[in-house]
Amino acid sequence: MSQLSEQACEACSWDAPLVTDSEIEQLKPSIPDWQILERDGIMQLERVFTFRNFKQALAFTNQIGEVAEEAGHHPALLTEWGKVTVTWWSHAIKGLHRNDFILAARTDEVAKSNVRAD
Ligand SMILES: C[C@H](O)[C@H](O)[C@H]1CNC2=NC(N)=NC(=O)C2=N1
Repeated sequence: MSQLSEQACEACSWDAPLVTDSEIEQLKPSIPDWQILERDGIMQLERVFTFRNFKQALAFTNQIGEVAEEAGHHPALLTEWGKVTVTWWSHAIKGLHRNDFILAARTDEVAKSNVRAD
């Protein structure tokens, strides 16, 4: 199977399938640094990336924004001095879709090309 980050994202619509527990088991090892959280009953993937300063955090934020626009699938992004919290979930289905794991993997790829993201 190709790298998770390279797999195509399915369009996310109201009838898209939530990931199953076994899919989570299969997908989660590809994004080991991400947490699976539940907020207001909605399962989400979240990771905090750290940077040297606000400028670098903002640049990373904008890179993830480009990835999201290209994919038509968007995260929550909290940008702070030296820190960006990225949270992926599928609004349409109020939970986690395969898209979210793919885009979390893509987020990690972008972070690898940035200085001091960890
Ligand atoms: C109309 C637009 O394409 C939809 O609202 C898209 C936009 N980006 C999205 N992003 C996420 N994370 N979930 C969605 O359900 C979603 N839907």
